Amino acid sequence: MTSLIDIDGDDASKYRLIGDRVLSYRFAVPHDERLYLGDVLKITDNVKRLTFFAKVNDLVHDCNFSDPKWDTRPHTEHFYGMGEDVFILVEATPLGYVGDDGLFRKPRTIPAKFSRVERPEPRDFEFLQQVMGDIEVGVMKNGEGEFRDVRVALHAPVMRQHMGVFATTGMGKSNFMKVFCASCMRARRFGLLIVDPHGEYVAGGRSSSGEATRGLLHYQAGRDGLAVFSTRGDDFIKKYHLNRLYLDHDDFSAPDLLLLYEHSTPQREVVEMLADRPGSDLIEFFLETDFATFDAGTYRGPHAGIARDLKNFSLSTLSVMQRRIAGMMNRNRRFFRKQGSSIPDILKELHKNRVVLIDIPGMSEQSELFVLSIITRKIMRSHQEEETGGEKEPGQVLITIEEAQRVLGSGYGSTRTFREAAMEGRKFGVGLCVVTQQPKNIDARVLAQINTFVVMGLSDRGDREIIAGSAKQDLSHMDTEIQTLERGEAVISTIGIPFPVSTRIHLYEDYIEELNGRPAARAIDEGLEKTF
Ligand SMILES: Nc1ncnc2c1ncn2[C@@H]1O[C@H](COP(=O)(O)OP(=O)(O)OP(=O)(O)O)[C@@H](O)[C@H]1O
Repeated sequence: MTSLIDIDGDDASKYRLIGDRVLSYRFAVPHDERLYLGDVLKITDNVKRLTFFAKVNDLVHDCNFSDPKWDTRPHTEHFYGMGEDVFILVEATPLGYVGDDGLFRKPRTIPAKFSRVERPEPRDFEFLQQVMGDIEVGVMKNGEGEFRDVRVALHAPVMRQHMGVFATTGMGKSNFMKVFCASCMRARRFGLLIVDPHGEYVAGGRSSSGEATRGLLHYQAGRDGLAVFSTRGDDFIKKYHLNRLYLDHDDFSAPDLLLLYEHSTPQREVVEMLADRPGSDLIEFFLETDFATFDAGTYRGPHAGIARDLKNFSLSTLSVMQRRIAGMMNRNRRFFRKQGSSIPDILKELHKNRVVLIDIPGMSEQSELFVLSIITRKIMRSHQEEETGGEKEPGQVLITIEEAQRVLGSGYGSTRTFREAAMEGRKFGVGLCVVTQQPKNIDARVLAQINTFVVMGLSDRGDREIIAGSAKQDLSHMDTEIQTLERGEAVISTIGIPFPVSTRIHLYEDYIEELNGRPAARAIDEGLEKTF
């Protein structure tokens, strides 16, 4: 046991490393020292001239006495001095080390015995700026505090390998998403699609705790990085120079119905049979045919092909399909029309690396999924075609799926579009931003495709275990920290940043105020054609 009294005579550090493993350090600190889980400490190895960093993951009272019951015996303080022999044993996980060249490396060696352990200064983390990306989301957290100058930023090129945002309700997920959107608007490195059925993202609203919040339009300096397609009234659309959202009959495809209704086996077969028929033909056929008297053999209408496809189905099955199509049209009549779709403009905006916000306030969950499914399919098709066309690298697009367990759960055949995007999207530059409170209800094969994990407080042990098992970096030693995360705090594990970083996510309102005073990350191309 090393002396806790500072042996060098300067009292900056009373800690010395006594640990014995490459992947786990131990050291002793005075029994009344204030250290917190998640604190990052610096270990200076003067022998090898390396500076190591490690994060506290456990604190245990310990002593040098041979009597294991010394602290429960009566009058123990009388007989045992509480001096140097009683201490806290700190367990810490190494993050990596920096050598004379200033480069950060993974922990593949061990610091010399009794290396000096101390609290780092913000300047000790300058090396971290080398490994950060360009999509800023917060600052590095350190136990109870934070390093305000150490910004945590994700890498744009990694986004096509899917991102997961895992948060129990009220932990700050909406705030995180807005901060992420603002940074995407600023960096303009890929297109980001987000469908908002609550109408909160565009101009703000109320947070889950009832406070007024700001929206993406309030980030005025980044306005050129945003395109909004909305179903609101004309006044709102004109006032904020938004685009009106329209989808047309040809955007619709029969499998979209699977998302909206439970289907029996014959109904599902009808959908599969009609999967490749143009939406406008299907709608016309179903709305204009009388299924009380329909007979495929005598049908003389304009859609003989569809009639032939349906010849073996019962009239009652077809009547149900007819009612469903009519219901779908009725529900979405504010934006769903015969001809004229916003999809080409939406794709164009995404390929100009803008954040595309689909603002459909007051719409049902079915409408939200209908819109999201159509746009996702169109993005996938357009990227697949560009890829096979081979000329130029297709743009990179990230599609946000909120409450993703609805469409990426295990065991449903109804969500082919999203599943395909999750499994094959990265080949075509399409990534998913999977947002959920229930990671254990997401298909494990989808989780395995995710390379960026933003974990914001998960109280359920099963959820934490699933995340720890799917993340590419080892999160098991951070379980206690993840359990104790507070609102607005996250553990982020991503490619490019060499260890999982505990992050205090910016508060959106403060962040955009700062950004509104900061210059844009890239010059905005003056000559670009503008939709608004
Ligand atoms: N990074 C942060 N810093 C400070 N406060 C935050 C932060 N993130 C969220 N909050 C506060 O926490 C509250 C809840 O945040 P938010 O609405 O983002 O939660 P949520 O997880 O999206 O909730 P829900 O799932 O119910 O929609 C808000 O009042 C917000 O001001």
